[in-house]
Amino acid sequence: MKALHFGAGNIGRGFIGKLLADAGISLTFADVNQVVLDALNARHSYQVHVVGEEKQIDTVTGVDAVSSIGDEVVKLIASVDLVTTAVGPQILERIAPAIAKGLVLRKSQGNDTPLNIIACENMVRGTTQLKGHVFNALGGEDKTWVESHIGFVDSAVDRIVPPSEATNDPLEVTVETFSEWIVDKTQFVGELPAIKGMELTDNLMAFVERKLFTLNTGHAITAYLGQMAGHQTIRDAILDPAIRAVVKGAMEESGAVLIKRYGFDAEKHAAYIQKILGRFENPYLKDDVERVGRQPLRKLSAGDRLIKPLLGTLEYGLPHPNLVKGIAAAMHYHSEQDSQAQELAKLLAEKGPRAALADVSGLDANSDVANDVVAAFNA
Ligand SMILES: NC(=O)c1ccc[n+]([C@@H]2O[C@H](COP(=O)([O-])OP(=O)(O)OC[C@H]3O[C@@H](n4cnc5c(N)ncnc54)[C@H](O)[C@@H]3O)[C@@H](O)[C@H]2O)c1
Ligand SMILES: O=P(O)(O)OC[C@@H](O)[C@@H](O)[C@H](O)[C@H](O)CO
Repeated sequence: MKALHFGAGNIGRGFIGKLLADAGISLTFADVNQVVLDALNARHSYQVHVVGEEKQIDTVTGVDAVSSIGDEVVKLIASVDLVTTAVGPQILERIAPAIAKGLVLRKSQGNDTPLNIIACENMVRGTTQLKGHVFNALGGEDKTWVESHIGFVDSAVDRIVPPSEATNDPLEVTVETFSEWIVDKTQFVGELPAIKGMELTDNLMAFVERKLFTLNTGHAITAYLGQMAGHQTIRDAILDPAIRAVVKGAMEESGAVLIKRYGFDAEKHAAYIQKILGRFENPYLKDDVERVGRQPLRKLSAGDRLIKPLLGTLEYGLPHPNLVKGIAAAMHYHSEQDSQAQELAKLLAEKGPRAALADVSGLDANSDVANDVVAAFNA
């Protein structure tokens, strides 16, 4: 089996790529970072440091790399059996034209073998969104062929992978022991693949929302409150009792929505939250609040980890004071490196918090909940 993975970054090298290579799949990474591409093609291997109570160093071997811009990647799409991505939600639209070209070439070469495409991004049904971008670049007849030959499979992906601290190696990556990759088995074409570490489900939405609206909700709020309190890392922030109380409270508020919506067992969900708090505390990972808080406009958008749970609490008439504090803290996020943080600051300066909040989140500027967020922001 041959696979192409877009994005040789932290989660690409540290989780999805490793898992595919470990399964004996012939793997090529596609990326735009020339340093990483050159290093992969020179060594065809890299180290993954798995850190937690037990530690181990794994070596991933036999991997190649191509630029995601150009003909090589298009040819690969025409021939591989699996395409995965971990590039970031905003990049899916950029890689879609190459995927579309590759699919057209695949059709013209008469390659009718099944191909499945799985986006492994922190978003709800990311592959379905990628499919939309790919279809925008396809003509009518090609769309019909793609519908019957290509599987666009949504997934939920969970493993905390901060940038490596290794200064002399662009490929080394440090990951936590925990990992979870769950895919929607109803969306595959051809035989279901048996890849160790890839779990199949017919109830994906429950898993996607459980992960994004628990771990990522708590992670983001830890980052935003952590930055406001002057902490550099997620561990330092979550060990701050005042921050921990809000983060735990926000995950519980979001959890109450999930329990109503999906019928999760309340005790098991409480244990899930407890485990996540422990993962944030991992003493062997150095995860900066700036990484976890990155792209605040994305994180404050209507379908993402802060606003969607809040909307859920409104739908079911549930309390949400901690989510409100987290959203207000997100609006204070600042970063020199992050263009979305700059844009948010500009919006706040130009329009004030009420209109800026309404713009980025879609919340009604005059609603009670917007009043609460603005009051928390000003406080
Ligand atoms: N790091 C984590 O803990 C983690 C965990 C679960 C999910 N995710 C998700 O995985 C995705 C990637 O996150 P990450 O932390 O690995 O980020 P990252 O920045 O480490 O990696 C992204 C990679 O994509 C590459 N890239 C950018 N534009 C590209 C293009 N046009 N074509 C091909 N490659 C391109 C970058 O060069 C980089 O190597 C995000 O959606 C993130 O939410 C991350
Ligand atoms: O990748 P983002 O920017 O959507 O979110 C930042 C972190 O919360 C995220 O990368 C987590 O580390 C990851 O989702 C853990 O599975």
